Amino acid sequence: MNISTGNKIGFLCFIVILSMWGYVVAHIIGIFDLRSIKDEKHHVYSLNIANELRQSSDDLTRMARTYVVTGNEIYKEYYFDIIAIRNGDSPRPKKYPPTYWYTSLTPERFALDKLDIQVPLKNLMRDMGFTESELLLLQQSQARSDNLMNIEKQAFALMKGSYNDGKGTFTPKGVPDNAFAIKLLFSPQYQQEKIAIMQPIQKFIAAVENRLIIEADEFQTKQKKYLWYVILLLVISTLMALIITFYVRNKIVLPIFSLVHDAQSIAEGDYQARSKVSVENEIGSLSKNLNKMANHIERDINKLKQMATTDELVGIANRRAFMKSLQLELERSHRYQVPLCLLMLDVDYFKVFNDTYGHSIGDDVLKLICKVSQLVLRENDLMGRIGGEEFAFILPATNIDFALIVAERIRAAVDDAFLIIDGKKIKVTVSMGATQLTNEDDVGLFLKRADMAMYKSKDNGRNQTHYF
Ligand SMILES: Nc1nc2c(ncn2[C@@H]2O[C@H](COP(=O)(O)OP(=O)(O)OP(=O)(O)O)[C@@H](O)[C@H]2O)c(=O)[nH]1
Repeated sequence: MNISTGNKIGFLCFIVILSMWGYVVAHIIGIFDLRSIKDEKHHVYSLNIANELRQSSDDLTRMARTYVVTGNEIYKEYYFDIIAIRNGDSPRPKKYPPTYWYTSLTPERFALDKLDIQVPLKNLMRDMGFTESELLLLQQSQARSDNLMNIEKQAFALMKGSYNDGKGTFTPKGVPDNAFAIKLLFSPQYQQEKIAIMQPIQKFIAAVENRLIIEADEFQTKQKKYLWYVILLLVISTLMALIITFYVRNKIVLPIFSLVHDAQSIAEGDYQARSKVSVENEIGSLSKNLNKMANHIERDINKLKQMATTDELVGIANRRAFMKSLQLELERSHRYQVPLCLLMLDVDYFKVFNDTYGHSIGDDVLKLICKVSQLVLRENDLMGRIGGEEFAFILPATNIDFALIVAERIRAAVDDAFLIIDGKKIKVTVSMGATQLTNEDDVGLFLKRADMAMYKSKDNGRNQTHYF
């Protein structure tokens, strides 16, 4: 996989991770919401259960009083049903809200709604997480409720003509006394006992409500705190991801792309191309080394180019380079119709010289000829070594008259120059030939005429200049 693809995949991963984070946050918020809905339900249910205790006490009074007033046995049944349900001796109706006994007074409905569970109300309360102190209040109410039930049972006994025998059992001893039963259940003492039951229940409900409010507040505070943690974490991780992305892009990906481009330019032969990547890491040192390598290549190529065009011994244009330049100048001269002259130089009796002084001194003489000749030339003139001891000169924009002057100057300069060997002056002379380009010339003809002019000088006794 290349870096470009990796970069795209990395960006995609970043988006996916960010989306996952978003999902997690949304999920956490959802959990909190669910939790708060659950807590809300729990709170409502707890209050319902607490209210049930108060309501059941009220319902008992209502059933007991209705019974003694109407004499209808059903109300006595309901009375004991309420006690049985509250104590867990009888299954709870499916829907048992505090107002149950107001709305479900038909036996059929009651039977249908029954659930197959028998749980005492106080157990339900314990399960709902009521505290010990709250449950103590209920116990207190329960104990007082029992007292009230004794009065109610006494009233029920009066309805049947039974009286408490003092041992807790009621035995029929006389005629039913409905009036006294009613009086008993509406007496100030009954009222007092009733109030005594309600007081701890009121306290209990207030305590539960208070506790639930505190719990809800605490939960909300905790919820906010965790939400902030999650948001903070999300922001930090997003920032980190952005910083990492920025770093990877600027310090790794873009420099690599630039390096690939620069290396490609060098590979395609642009040896002057250089990398401008300057990051402080391995890619930076790769860039430096690429530039070093390009420097070496450029230097070696230039050296090779120079070697290919320069004569090794005397350091001027070699035959190939000279011929190339001559062709170009010839074409230019033909195109623009400007004069062009060619000079030919050949060392006189050089074989004898070599034989006399040795090849190495012969080489020095060739160098000396180059040196003194070049002093005579103009900037646009070109001197090349076209044979062992044979040199040629291109004189652009020059007619034959001036070319002869230049040739003569070269000849004279060589004639004046000398080497000192073993304290003795030694020198050579040269024969010069000159010619001007004609419209019919090609390189071959042009060279041949210059050669012929030079041989004319040789034939005439050497160390002189002729033209053709
Ligand atoms: N030292 C040295 N001698 C060279 C070099 N190239 C050619 N020569 C010598 O130049 C000499 C040329 O000799 P010839 O062609 O016979 O001509 P010449 O002796 O100069 O006689 P003319 O040209 O007739 O005056 C030969 O002895 C070559 O060895 C070189 O690079 N260095």
